[in-house]
Amino acid sequence: MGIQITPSILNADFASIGAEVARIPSADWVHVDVMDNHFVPNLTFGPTMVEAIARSTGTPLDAHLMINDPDRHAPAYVEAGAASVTFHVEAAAAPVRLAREIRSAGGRASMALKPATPVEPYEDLLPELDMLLLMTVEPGFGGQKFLDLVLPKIRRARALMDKHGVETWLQVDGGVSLETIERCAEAGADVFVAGSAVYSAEDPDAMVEKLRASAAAAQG
Ligand SMILES: O=C(CO)[C@@H](O)[C@H](O)COP(=O)(O)O
Repeated sequence: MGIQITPSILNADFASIGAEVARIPSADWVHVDVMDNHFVPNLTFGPTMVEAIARSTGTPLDAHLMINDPDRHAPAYVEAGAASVTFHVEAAAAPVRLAREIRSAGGRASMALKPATPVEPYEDLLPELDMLLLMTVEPGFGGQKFLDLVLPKIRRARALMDKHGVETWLQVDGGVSLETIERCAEAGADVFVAGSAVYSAEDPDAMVEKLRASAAAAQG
C-alpha cells in the first residue's frame, strides 16, 4: 500500500469546492471533515455536501466524522459516496458494531482517537478496522500546531498492529506539514492528512508530491 496523502479540504474555498478538489490530482484520497458543533466547537457540512463532492471527483473520499452519535449517522456517509468513514471512539456507543455496519455498507471502517485517548484499550478492535486515525491536534479546526506528544502513541499503535499482523492503515491528522511529516512516518504512520500545508501552498498538487516524497524518505 505504501505512503498515502489525503489533503483535507477544511481550509479550501467552500464556495468553489469542486475546483478546489480538482487542484490536487495527485492526492490518494480527499479528506472531508464533518463537524456538528457538539462533538467539536465547529460546524461544517453533512452527507448532502459529501455526495456533491463525491460526484465532482474520481478521487475516493475519506470522511472524518467529528460528530456525536456516529452509530446513527455514519452509514449515511457510505451511502453518500465516502469510500472510507472514520468515527471517533469517544463518541461511539458501540464501536465494533459500527465498524461492522460501515463495512457491510461497502465502506472502509476507520476509528479515530483524540490526542489524550490511549490506544491500548482498543488493541482487540484492530482487526475490525481498515484504518486507525490518531489525531495530532485536538479536533475542530485546521491550522493548529502539531502535537509532538502523540508520537509515542503512533509508535505504540504501529507495534500493536505488527503484533496482531493486521493490514490496518495508520493515519495521522493535524499539523502535518513538510516540517512534521518525517517524524510521523518514522514513528510508523502511513496515511497523512494535510490541510493548511496543502491549501496554503502556491501549488497544492506539488505540495502533495513533496509530502509523499518526504514521508517515503523517512520510512526508508
Ligand atoms: O480534523 C481536522 C481538524 O479537526 C483536520 O483534518 C484538519 O483540517 C487538518 O488541517 P491542518 O492541521 O493540516 O491544517
